[in-house]
Amino acid sequence: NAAHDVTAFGKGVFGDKRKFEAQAYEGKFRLFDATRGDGVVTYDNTTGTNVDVLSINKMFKDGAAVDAHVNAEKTYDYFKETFGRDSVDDNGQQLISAVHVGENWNNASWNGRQMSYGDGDGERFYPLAGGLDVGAHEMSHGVVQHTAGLIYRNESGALNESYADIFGAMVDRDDWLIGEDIMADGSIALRSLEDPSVIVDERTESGYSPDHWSKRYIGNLDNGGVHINSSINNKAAYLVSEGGEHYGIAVSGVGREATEQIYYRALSFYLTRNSDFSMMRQAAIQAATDLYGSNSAEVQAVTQAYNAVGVY
Ligand SMILES: CCC(=O)Oc1c(C)cccc1C(=O)O
Ligand SMILES: [Zn+2]
Repeated sequence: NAAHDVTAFGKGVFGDKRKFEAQAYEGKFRLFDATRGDGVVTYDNTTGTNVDVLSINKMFKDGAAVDAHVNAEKTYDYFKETFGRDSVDDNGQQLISAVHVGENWNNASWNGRQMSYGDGDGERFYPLAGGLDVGAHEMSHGVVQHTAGLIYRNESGALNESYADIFGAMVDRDDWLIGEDIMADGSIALRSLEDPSVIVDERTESGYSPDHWSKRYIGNLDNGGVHINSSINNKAAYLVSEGGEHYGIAVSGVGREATEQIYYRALSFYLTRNSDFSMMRQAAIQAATDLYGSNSAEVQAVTQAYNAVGVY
């Protein structure tokens, strides 16, 4: 008998009730949402099942599996509803998520084909699938891969990371923090777009995440600082949206809706594999000009935001 679609309920990592699309399949259930693109599918890496033969039933009691599945559904919906984009490749590519990857793995990743989530070690991270912004971050790496293809090293890599954080913060829309739900070590978040300088980072000279180009990390750690210097562009995006004064430069924000449209257009029309921060500034100004006109508040906000973080 064929599988048929069902709306199901389960609990997330933190015991919260989640609703999602699944399938009844041979008298059992599987986390396969056939209503979005070519499917949203989630599986338990420890059972070694391949994507097709999913571990059945218990998936609904597996908080990490439930959250990973919901994260992917919500992020699929964000790109479809906000930009008309159908999955990571704009062609409905199946969204695959694996949970319980590794042993207490303090990581999440996009490997070019799927999302993977570790359970965390309970000291640094709780199970990483518990963070909606984490799932959105990972899937956004897939969007970057299929658009500008920003090379994952140095400044283009920092932009790749920043885009994953920007869309992560737009999907998990109630704050400008990344990873705030899954930190087990008492820190407020993994990264802050609002104020990167509140996040400790021993790899930098200042000991904190950089919020200005003059404070950028230069070195070989972290693929040339892709998770470090991303904060410079993150701060610029935050300023475009929310405004503020930064190093004496005032920015009048234009809100999340205009900001996400500007950054998506810059990514999908103007940025390329080797784009650096200066090209990011130019691409965002051009995208804002296309969308809102050269004398618009949006163009002014972008210009001032990049001035404020020292990127010209
Ligand atoms: C917010 C998600 C995130 O940053 O995931 C990563 C972690 C936790 C460790 C190493 C790399 C990544 C990543 O996806 O870039
Ligand atoms: Zn990332």
